[in-house]
Amino acid sequence: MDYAPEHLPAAIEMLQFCRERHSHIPQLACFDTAFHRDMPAVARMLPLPRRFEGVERYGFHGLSYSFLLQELERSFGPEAASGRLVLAHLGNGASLAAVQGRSSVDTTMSFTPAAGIPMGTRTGDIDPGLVRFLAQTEGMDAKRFDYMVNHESGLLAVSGTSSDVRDLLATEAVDHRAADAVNLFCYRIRQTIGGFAAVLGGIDRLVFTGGIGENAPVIRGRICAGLEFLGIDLDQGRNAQGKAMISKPSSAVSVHVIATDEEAVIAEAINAHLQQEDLPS
Ligand SMILES: Nc1ncnc2c1ncn2[C@@H]1O[C@H](COP(=O)(O)OP(=O)(O)O)[C@@H](O)[C@H]1O
Ligand SMILES: CC(=O)OP(=O)(O)O
Ligand SMILES: [Mg+2]
Repeated sequence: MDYAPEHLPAAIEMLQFCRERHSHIPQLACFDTAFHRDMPAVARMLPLPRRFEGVERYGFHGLSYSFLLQELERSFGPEAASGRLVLAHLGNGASLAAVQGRSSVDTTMSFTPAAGIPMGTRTGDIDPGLVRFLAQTEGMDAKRFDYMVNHESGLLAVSGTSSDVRDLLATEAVDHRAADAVNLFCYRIRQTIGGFAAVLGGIDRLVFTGGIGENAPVIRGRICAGLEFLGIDLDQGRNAQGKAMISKPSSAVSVHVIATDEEAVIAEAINAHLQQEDLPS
């Protein structure tokens, strides 16, 4: 529970609730972190004292990333799924993953989902020195700090009005704070794609998913603007229409939009498990 206070308590409460009422029904859990478990040691490491065992970078949105690999394979064949991929899951929670040979090589979320790029209400990566600064200037304790970085920050904080990209795009022309929020979001994602290109030694495919990634062509366009040097060349028309492939045929990097389905990945995993195991009845 200490490891994931934002997500685990509710999940564990549901497991307990079901066990109390339906003790005969077996329960299986699918972890959003599992996809990243083979990340190279250098990407998993946090530069903290060695005594904090298990305090390392876990990464999240793994169910969504698994789905994207399945879809790439289904649409373009196994080589497509095993290439050098940058996957961008942009929803209320948002992260990117660098993937090669179907394995996660790096990802932006870390020990908790508050890390990485700025999100609807989460900060993403910030200066650790802020803990002391805010404790001294505001008397902010750990619990309050955690609440702020998860629920009061990100696009909501920068815009001062909304965590929803639809609202920000609707008001950015007349509200410079909404424009700031959108700019920061796109900037930090573009910066991450550049970093992941360095990690992967180039990119073969870039995939957008999640509520923002699937539905906001303007955001996809702004993220990709300036990434032509990596071989990313968007077809503005296809992007505006929300086609499945939004890069030009001549683009060295294929850019895709895929609607994710984390529930389908969970259902398939459970089904595969049920076929294999003779679970207690
Ligand atoms: N048409 C749209 N244009 C821009 N942003 C959108 C659009 N539709 C949804 N979004 C964004 O997607 C977010 C929800 O993403 P989603 O992946 O559904 O959320 P969650 O992470 O909670 O599963 C919304 O908060 C909003 O910012
Ligand atoms: C992993 C995670 O925090 O996901 P989300 O915020 O998208 O629910
Ligand atoms: Mg979602």
